[in-house]
Amino acid sequence: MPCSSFFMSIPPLRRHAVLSCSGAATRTRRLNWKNVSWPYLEQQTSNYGRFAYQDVSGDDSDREFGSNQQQMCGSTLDNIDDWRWKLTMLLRNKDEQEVVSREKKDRRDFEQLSALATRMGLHSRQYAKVVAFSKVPLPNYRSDLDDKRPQREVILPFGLLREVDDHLKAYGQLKYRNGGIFVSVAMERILRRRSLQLREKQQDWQESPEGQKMLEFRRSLPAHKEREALLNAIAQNQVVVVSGETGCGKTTQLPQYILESEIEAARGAACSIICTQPRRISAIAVSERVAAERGEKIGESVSFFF
Ligand SMILES: Nc1ncnc2c1ncn2[C@@H]1O[C@H](COP(=O)(O)OP(=O)(O)OP(=O)(O)O)[C@@H](O)[C@H]1O
Repeated sequence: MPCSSFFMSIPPLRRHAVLSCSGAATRTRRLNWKNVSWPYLEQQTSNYGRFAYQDVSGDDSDREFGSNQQQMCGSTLDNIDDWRWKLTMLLRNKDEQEVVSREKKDRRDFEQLSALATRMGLHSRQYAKVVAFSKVPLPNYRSDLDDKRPQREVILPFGLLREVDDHLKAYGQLKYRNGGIFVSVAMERILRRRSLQLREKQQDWQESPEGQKMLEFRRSLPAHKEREALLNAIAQNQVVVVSGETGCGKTTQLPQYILESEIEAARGAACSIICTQPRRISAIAVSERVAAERGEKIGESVSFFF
C-alpha cells in the first residue's frame, strides 16, 4: 500500500543533517516514534534526497478524503497527539530546522496542526501534498517540495564541470573588483561609462599646457623612478610598505600613481583610495595639492574628511 514518508529536513541552503523516518515506521505511529532512538534515525539520513522529491502518494487521489478518512488515517485527535510529540522533538533538536510530511491525514488535519505549531512558536505551511513545520518562517513556494518539478541530480562530465567552474571563477573575480558587492548589469554599465569619462578627462589634462607643466614637476620627484616597481608590488601583494626620504613623493604621488593606472585601464570609477594624515591642516593641504596636480578642484576626484 502506498504510504507517504515522514521526514525532518533542512532546506538545501542550510542542510547539515536530516533525520528521517520511513513509511513503515510511521505506520506503527505513536509507539514507534517514542521508541525510535536517535542513532536509528540518523541512519536514515542518506535517503533524504529521494524522499524529498519522490511522489510516494501520487497514486492516492484526494477523492479518498471523505467519509472513510477516519478508518484510513486514524482519528484527528491521535494525529494531533502524534504531532505534538514530533514538534516537541523538533524544538528539542538543535540540528534540525523543520519537519515535513506527505501523509494525507496530516493534510486533512493541517488547520489543527498549524494552530498547534503556532502555539508552540513554530511556523507551518502547506505546499500541495506536503505540509511543513519549521523553526523559521516558510516561503510561499518551495521548489524542493514541488512534486511537479522534481529536482534530479545532474552529473556533469569532468571537462564540462571544470569549464563551468572557470566561468564561475571569472564571474566572481569580475564582481569582486567592484568592492565585493554583486552589482547589477545596469550598475556595471554606469561604472564603465564613468570610467571612460575619467580616462578622457585625465588625458585632456595631461595634454594641456598646465598639465604638462605639472607632470614635468612630478616626474622630477624621486618617487617617479619607482612608479612601475610600486604598481607591480601593489598588484602582487596584499600589503606593501614604502619608505623614502622626506619630500620624495610618498603622500602626494603614490596614491596618484594607483589612481592614474586604474583610470588608464578604464577602471577608475571603481577605484577608491584612502590616505590618512595626522592633522586636519595637513589633510586639507595634501588634498588641495593632489587636486591641483590633477587639474581639479576639491570635491571632484579628491576630497578630505575628518
Ligand atoms: N602643497 C604643496 N605645494 C607645492 N608643492 C608641494 C605641496 N605639497 C607637496 N609638494 C611637493 O611635492 C613633493 C612631494 O611631497 P609629498 O608630501 O608627497 O612627500 P612625502 O614623501 O610624503 O614627504 P613626507 O615624508 O615629509 O611626508 C614635495 O617635495 C614638494 O616639493
